[in-house]
Amino acid sequence: MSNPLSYVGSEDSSPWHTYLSQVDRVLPYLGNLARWAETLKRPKRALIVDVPIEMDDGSVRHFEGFRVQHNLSRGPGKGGVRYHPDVTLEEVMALSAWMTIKCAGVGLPYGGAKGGIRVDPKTLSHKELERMTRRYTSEIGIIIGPQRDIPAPDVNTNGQIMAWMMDTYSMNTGSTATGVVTGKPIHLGGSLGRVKATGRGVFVTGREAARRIGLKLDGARVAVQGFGNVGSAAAELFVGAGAKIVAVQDHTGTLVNKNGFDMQGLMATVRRDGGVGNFKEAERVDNESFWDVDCDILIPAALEGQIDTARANRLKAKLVLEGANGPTLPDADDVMRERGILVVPDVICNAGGVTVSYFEWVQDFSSFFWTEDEINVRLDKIMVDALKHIWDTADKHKITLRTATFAVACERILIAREERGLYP
Ligand SMILES: NC(=O)C1=CN([C@@H]2O[C@H](COP(=O)(O)OP(=O)(O)OC[C@H]3O[C@@H](n4cnc5c(N)ncnc54)[C@H](OP(=O)(O)O)[C@@H]3O)[C@@H](O)[C@H]2O)C=CC1
Ligand SMILES: O=C(O)CCC(=O)C(=O)O
Repeated sequence: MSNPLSYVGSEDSSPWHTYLSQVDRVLPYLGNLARWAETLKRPKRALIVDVPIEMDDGSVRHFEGFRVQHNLSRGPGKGGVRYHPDVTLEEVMALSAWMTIKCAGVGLPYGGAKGGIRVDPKTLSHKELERMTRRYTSEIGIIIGPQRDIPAPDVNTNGQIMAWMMDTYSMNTGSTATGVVTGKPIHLGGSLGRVKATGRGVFVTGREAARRIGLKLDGARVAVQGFGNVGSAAAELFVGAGAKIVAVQDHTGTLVNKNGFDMQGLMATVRRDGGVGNFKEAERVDNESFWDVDCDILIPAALEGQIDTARANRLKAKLVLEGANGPTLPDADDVMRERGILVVPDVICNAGGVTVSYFEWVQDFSSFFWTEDEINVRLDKIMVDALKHIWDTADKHKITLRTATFAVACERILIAREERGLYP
């Protein structure tokens, strides 16, 4: 695969290389637009910031922060902010690029962006977390804004962090700018339904995919990796449709229960302990065994690069719903295709979050707020219509749903690029 950038490492399994390989796979389906393909292989703008804060004990610590705007051809940048000790520029570049594809794939008027801080937020006090968030927001304030680039929650960030970001940006610019971030608390211009929207989108695309392959949700066995915002919300909806959760995994352990977890009890444990590990009514197994669990549906909802070829060869699931961004390596995609496992890729499967973020942004501009029912009905329709178009494209070219999503999205992005022209 060709990588035109001098500042990118050579590790094949890195998220950026995964993304580049996904772009290479779509080029044969782009016709003349393929001459613009290089646009997709470079972020438009990448900002690295130093985030110094005073710790509670009086010492000073510096954190590395990033905000990358991958492509702005179709509108302002959009994408979450991640707090994680493994965050790197290259990872944020890949996450921002997947945002470009995702937003275009569901037809939202956005480009793609993403941000992150290399930090383990669990080691910070509440006040340190607030100071770090505010300093980071001030540092990236030169490129974000309601019409420029709109951050949102991702791994280890939430409504409180979005509230601090909104407040900091508003103080720095001198007027309340609710539209600068989405995923805010409800009384600060947040939208009903946003917290669970990504999990809901995973459920909606999963429901549609299951229907098409003749897999009944009633009684279906589901395994979920990552039991945070996305994984837990998706799990609850599948249980509501009659499915049973037979395995869950997070950093606190891997639990299996063939009869299905008691969701209320599991959720209570997660709220109390911050992880699934102490839940008693299940068998604890070693982490690697998660990939051997007998199940019909697998939902990776943690981090990138989880499904490699070895794991893809062991999976028992018929359907993989990518709640996480970038959970599957390109060679593993090929293995799953050969084995007849259907993958609903991240760039459509987890687009429910950004879709309701878009609703939030629209509601903030009009200062007119919708009911949760209106939001869920609109979300359902957008996801179902987008998946149908992608499915038709996959059938037409006999390609995977991932390459089909890239084909639909890249065509929209590159037409916009071409129509805008190159010169100011
Ligand atoms: N939030 C959103 O709206 C969206 C999120 N996504 C993607 O979904 C994924 C999850 O995000 P989100 O739910 O928001 O994040 P959260 O921080 O809420 O949850 C992440 C979950 O993943 C678990 N986890 C992290 N690393 C591992 C690992 N190596 N093995 C097993 N479990 C692990 C965490 O466990 P622990 O707490 O024990 O570390 C936690 O349960 C990410 O890929 C994110 O980019 C995609 C679209 C939108
Ligand atoms: O809600 C948003 O704007 C972005 C969510 C996100 O980061 C993602 O879809 O990966």
